[in-house]
Amino acid sequence: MRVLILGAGGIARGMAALLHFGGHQPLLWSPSGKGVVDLAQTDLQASGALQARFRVDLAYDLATAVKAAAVVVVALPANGHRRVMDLAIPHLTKEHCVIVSAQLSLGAAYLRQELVARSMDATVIGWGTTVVMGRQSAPGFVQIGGLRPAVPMAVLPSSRMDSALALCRTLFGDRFQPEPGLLAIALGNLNPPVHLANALCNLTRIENGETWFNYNGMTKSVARLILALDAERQSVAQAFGLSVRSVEDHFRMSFGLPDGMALAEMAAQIHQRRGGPPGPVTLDTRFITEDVPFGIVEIITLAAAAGVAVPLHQAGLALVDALYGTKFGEQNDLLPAVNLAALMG
Ligand SMILES: NC(=O)C1=CN([C@@H]2O[C@H](COP(=O)(O)OP(=O)(O)OC[C@H]3O[C@@H](n4cnc5c(N)ncnc54)[C@H](OP(=O)(O)O)[C@@H]3O)[C@@H](O)[C@H]2O)C=CC1
Ligand SMILES: CC(C)(CO)C(=O)C(=O)O
Repeated sequence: MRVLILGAGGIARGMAALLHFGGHQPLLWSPSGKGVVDLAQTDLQASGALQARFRVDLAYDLATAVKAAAVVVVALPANGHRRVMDLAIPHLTKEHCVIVSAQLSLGAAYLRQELVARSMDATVIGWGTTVVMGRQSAPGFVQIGGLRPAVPMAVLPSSRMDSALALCRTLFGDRFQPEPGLLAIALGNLNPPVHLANALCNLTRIENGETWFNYNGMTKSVARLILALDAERQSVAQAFGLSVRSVEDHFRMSFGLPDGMALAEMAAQIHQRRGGPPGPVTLDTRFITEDVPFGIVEIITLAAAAGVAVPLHQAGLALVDALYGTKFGEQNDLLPAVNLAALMG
């Protein structure tokens, strides 16, 4: 099947390799064009959990590319979701299925809402995390850190779950878990609390450009902070009558670890097994610049709607605002445009 991937970074490349491996035809599109300059000259080489070397098809004209594909995947940081969705919307038809990988700030709801407003009935799928973990390691390369055995998903409209599930399985393997709705996906994305805690506690390493490793940075005290943030996230989910998986379950399921291990122990074991990925080496890292405005702010917004206090999330936001000298909350261009009341009703 022809699958258009909007994005050209670690996840887009990793998904392209997975699709190629499964006999499908990925097509990569970079919003600025810069993300695919290397791939115009050379094969895409995947190493790590999945090994492949092939010439990947590149798209330069979005309208033609959307027309050529039955499935479109949004695989770039949430900072670009609204802009890229707005560019794709005029070219989508009711035959298309769009996957948001991974959803933050109810981006799938934004897309479906804009499509419906234009009487366009395309299906929209929101994933709670990615199928692959990966980094663009060098020009032409992607280092795949792992394939997740479990990926939560929700569909709009929800009546299309069976066909959406079958499609996701055909393309990416038998790893998808249906969730009751998009709010469960929103509150089930674990990147924001994990990345906020890890980046905040390792900020001078990041700012000084030191070499450090993501899971080695998750020491016992960082793990305690992650768990405290996680307790707040779970209480927001509970207020909506949802049960979302804990951060420990997320680690267990993402990395195939046994039950009963403490979070810091899991992080230490992942580090021992894999080493990478490296921790961020510049303040301009999506661990903050994406996960705070589109993840932490999303949890704070949903908590306010549910009447639940999330003091640690508020404190985290205030701290990074002060550290960066900015107002991250103002950077979220999705939540103000989403009809939250409709989703909660
Ligand atoms: N990598 C991982 O292991 C994991 C990633 N995720 C999530 O998956 C998503 C993709 O991650 P990943 O591929 O690693 O990210 P990357 O930073 O590698 O993505 C780079 C791609 O995103 C595009 N992009 C970045 N910012 C913007 C923007 N503001 N507007 C438009 N396009 C933009 C770039 O465009 P251009 O080509 O024009 O330069 C490029 O194509 C993110 O939401 C991330 O949080 C979640 C879990 C694991
Ligand atoms: C590093 C990893 C796999 C876990 O924090 C991740 O989620 C990311 O890169 O976004």
